[in-house]
Amino acid sequence: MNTIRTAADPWPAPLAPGPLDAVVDVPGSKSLTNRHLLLAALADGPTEIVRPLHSRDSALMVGALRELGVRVDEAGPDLVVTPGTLYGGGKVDAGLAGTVMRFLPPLAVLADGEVHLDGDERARERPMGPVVEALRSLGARVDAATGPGGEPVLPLTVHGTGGFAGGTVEIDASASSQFVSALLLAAPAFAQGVDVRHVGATLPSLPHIAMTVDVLRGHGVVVEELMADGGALPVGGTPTRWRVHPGPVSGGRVVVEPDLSNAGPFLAAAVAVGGTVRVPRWPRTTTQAGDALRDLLARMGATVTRTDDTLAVTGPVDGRIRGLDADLHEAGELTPTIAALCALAETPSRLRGIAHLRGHETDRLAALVTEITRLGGSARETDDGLEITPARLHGGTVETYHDHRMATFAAILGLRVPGVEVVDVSTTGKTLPDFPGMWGDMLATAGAR
Ligand SMILES: O=C(O)C1=C[C@@H](OP(=O)(O)O)[C@@H](O)[C@H](O)C1
Ligand SMILES: C=C(OP(=O)(O)O)C(=O)O
Repeated sequence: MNTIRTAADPWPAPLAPGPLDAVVDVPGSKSLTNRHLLLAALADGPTEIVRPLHSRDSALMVGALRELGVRVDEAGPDLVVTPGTLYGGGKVDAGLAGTVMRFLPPLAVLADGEVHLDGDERARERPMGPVVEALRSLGARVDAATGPGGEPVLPLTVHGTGGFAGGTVEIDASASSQFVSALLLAAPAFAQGVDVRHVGATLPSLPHIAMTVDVLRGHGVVVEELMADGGALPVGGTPTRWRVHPGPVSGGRVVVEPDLSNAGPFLAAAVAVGGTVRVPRWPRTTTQAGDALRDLLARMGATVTRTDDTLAVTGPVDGRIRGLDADLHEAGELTPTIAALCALAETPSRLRGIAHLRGHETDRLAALVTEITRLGGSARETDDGLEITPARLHGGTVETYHDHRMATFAAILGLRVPGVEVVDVSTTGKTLPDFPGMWGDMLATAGAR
């Protein structure tokens, strides 16, 4: 594992002294790492996970699996997971990880006893109800605390019985795609698999569900992506129903792609201050939502090129960032990065389709408006997103609300705005330990120390 350099609190975000010329090696994808870890726990043999993410969210997933009795060994930077009986009696800490709080309950129904699940204070407010309701409707016993609207929230106890029938279930996943992914991931171990139909008005983060399907198939599981009525999906169609067949999950060796969403702040830095940032091992094809950065940054005036396996982003030659009108429904986790560039842009921006960000690590729409405004910018919330208009920014101390992406948002602004300080930059450790160190290394290529 890397040595993490400590940072001051608040952290003075460094100004960029000039155009960048950096290569940034981005650690593994959070979403892929935690999916492979979970499936490895259900596999019919050991799984070697190569280049996984090592961060708070992945450590929480490793901790959760160990709590259920799964063996997870470190092999240098890689992980080896040896599956076995899933034991009850454990207490799982989900921290603030959506992937742990949502993905664990459907696994815990397979344990041979009670599994208790809790997380950070904010985790108790994040939407959780549909996963619990779905498991209950399939016959699981889950005792959960009750949220302000009567919905189930953390903390909760899953009463595992050592096996689970699964079956057909409807779910409203308009608040998070992770509700669907959660049910699909554990389903190969359910006696009947699962048939999940989304019944809500909208469905965010479809690439993340596609990722779940892809990872399941990569482990040898049969998954069908279907129309709501169970019919076959036409080419290019959007699934709203998924069927996972029961069957063995294969182990073996899996290689984790770099986290493309976490590449975002570094690529955005080139757009903010000019020069070029390169990210090696950018996959040719991927289900990661972060791949949308190629298009979004180009629309904001960047030049985006690919040589062999490296993606390069070069900032606009005239230094002028174009505002953006975009629906980020599929790639909501990119919003803080894109919003930072919008706040530096020369023309107005509108980011749409992201009402569900109110249930992320913090209410990201409120947080972005508050923090852009704090720095003299102009932003307002809409029903389903943000409007950001050009304004001259000044320094200030940016709150981060335990949200890794609010910290990287502030760092991007600090490249161009003198006097930006970031509260609790260590919160980036949720998915990107040593962010300040990596940021400093990138800036060193522009002459900064
Ligand atoms: O399944 C996953 O790995 C994720 C799904 C998305 O969640 P939402 O659909 O709740 O936005 C995404 O924003 C999150 O960062 C990771
Ligand atoms: C929404 C995010 O995380 P989580 O997996 O905790 O939902 C995120 O990383 O932007």
